Amino acid sequence: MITTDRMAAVDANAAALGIPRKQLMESSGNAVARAVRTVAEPGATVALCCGRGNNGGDAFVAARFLSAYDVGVTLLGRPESIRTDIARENWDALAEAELPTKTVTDSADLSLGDPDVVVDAMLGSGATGRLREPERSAARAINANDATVVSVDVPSGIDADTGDPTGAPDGNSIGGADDLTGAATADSTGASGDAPILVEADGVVTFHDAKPGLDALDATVTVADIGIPRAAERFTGPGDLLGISRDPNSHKGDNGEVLVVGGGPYTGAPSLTARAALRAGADLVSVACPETVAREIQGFSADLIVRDLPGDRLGPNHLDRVRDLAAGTDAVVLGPGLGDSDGTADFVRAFLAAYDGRAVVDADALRVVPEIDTDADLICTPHQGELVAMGGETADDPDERGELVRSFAGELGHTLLVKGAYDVVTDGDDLRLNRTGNPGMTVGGTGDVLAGAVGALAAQTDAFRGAVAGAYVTGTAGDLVADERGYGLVATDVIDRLPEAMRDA
Ligand SMILES: NC(=O)C1=CN([C@@H]2O[C@H](COP(=O)(O)OP(=O)(O)OC[C@H]3O[C@@H](n4cnc5c(N)ncnc54)[C@H](O)[C@@H]3O)[C@@H](O)[C@H]2O)[C@@H](O)CC1
Ligand SMILES: [K+]
Repeated sequence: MITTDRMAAVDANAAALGIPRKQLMESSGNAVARAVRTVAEPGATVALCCGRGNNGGDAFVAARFLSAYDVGVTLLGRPESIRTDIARENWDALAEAELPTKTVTDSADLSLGDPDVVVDAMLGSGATGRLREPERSAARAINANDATVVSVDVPSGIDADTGDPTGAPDGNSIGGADDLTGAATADSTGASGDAPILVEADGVVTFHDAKPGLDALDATVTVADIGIPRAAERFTGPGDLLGISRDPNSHKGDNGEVLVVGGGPYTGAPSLTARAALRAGADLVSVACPETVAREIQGFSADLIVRDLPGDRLGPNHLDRVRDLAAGTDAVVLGPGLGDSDGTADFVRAFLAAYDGRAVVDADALRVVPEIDTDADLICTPHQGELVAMGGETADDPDERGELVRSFAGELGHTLLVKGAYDVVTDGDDLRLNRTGNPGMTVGGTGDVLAGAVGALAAQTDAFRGAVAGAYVTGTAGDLVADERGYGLVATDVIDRLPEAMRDA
């Protein structure tokens, strides 16, 4: 089962693996043609009713695979309004191949005739809101026709995630709404009101994986393999950055406020974490650290807000102040450069026990996690040694390690990002491997960079997606550096390349 958002991510990851969308469209169209062959004998008439998005594109391809049939391709809209290059290229190919095509811009001109099969390729996963014209009238005409209806990906007008009509308020499921086919309102007065309409399909050919919204349909649903390799789901990729793009009208602070709690014995680590959080897109990043190191951390970067706390180590006496600072932020990164003094461990324990926000936990703060009961949403970023010290298990084979980490994350009730040549990211349920990065990143400080990037991204999305995206972009930035500097790479280089690694976001 796959949601629309995840499908879009997997599709982008497949493209990054060298399987472009046009290639997937070719497989999809082929699968649609196969579905038609199962419902009609060669020579039958097939009317393909196509929208202007890639759902229509799939049907343009299908028409080429149906040479044994009497096909007619109808585009709803002008050819210039076809939205994507790949759909337009497949449309143009139909004309060049002298296959019968026609365009309908006014729904009054739509006549389906008396086909044996209608292919509904008006709208797929890109549909928003209730069906508009001419798709609306076309859906009514399709439902009123006697032909066998085969829908491409999803019946047009259905939300693939919920099964509700697109644009319906929550909870308006198709189960109780039998007037949605439009049959009752398809009268000559056109008095359809504003009722949602959707195509009533006999068969649906959906791609790659089943969709939650197709479960309750009274139609034969076929899942077609369109050649998306398992790696597109198993590994992180640029698709995991989709949805992290920012609203053009956003204000300062809307795109993440991060508090780094660290420093004491060390100054470099919290500074790297904080600067990585800024380069990964956080709007405001502050560092809460002992006063003895505050000036030095500030000296590394004028972009940081430094909050100094009395003394030279963090301890339980700082709890109130750090809680106040954390309360106003979207994510806390706890651990970089904190050291392992007893007082600091007591501080971490007490802070996490009472915290209910989102936090990345790294370095010396990690060992406290298995002992505490907390409502906080944690992302723990251990390397394999730290994982074992926390009570987790590891294995050489990445998939085997993934399963061990998944069950440990489930026990902890938190997200784990276990660092390695293949990072494992899991919330106990979902699991991804990240293979970006290179051996040059074993240099000191890259773990601090990762924690900062994850903090910034978790501040803008959720814990699991932040961890997945953070692992992917930090490794990608490291790979960009290694291309130029080989194993002379240092952690600050990686920070500088984060924006480039994130350009797909
Ligand atoms: N991996 C994938 O995601 C693949 C997707 N493919 C196909 O691509 C489809 C998604 O393509 P698109 O994202 O282009 O989306 P659609 O083909 O669903 O079309 C979206 C367009 O339709 C119009 N539209 C949206 N809502 C409407 C409404 N309520 N009434 C009338 N018009 C409306 C808008 O112009 C919008 O841009 C999938 O359903 C599938 O058929 C396949 O080609 C191959 C692989
Ligand atoms: K469709």
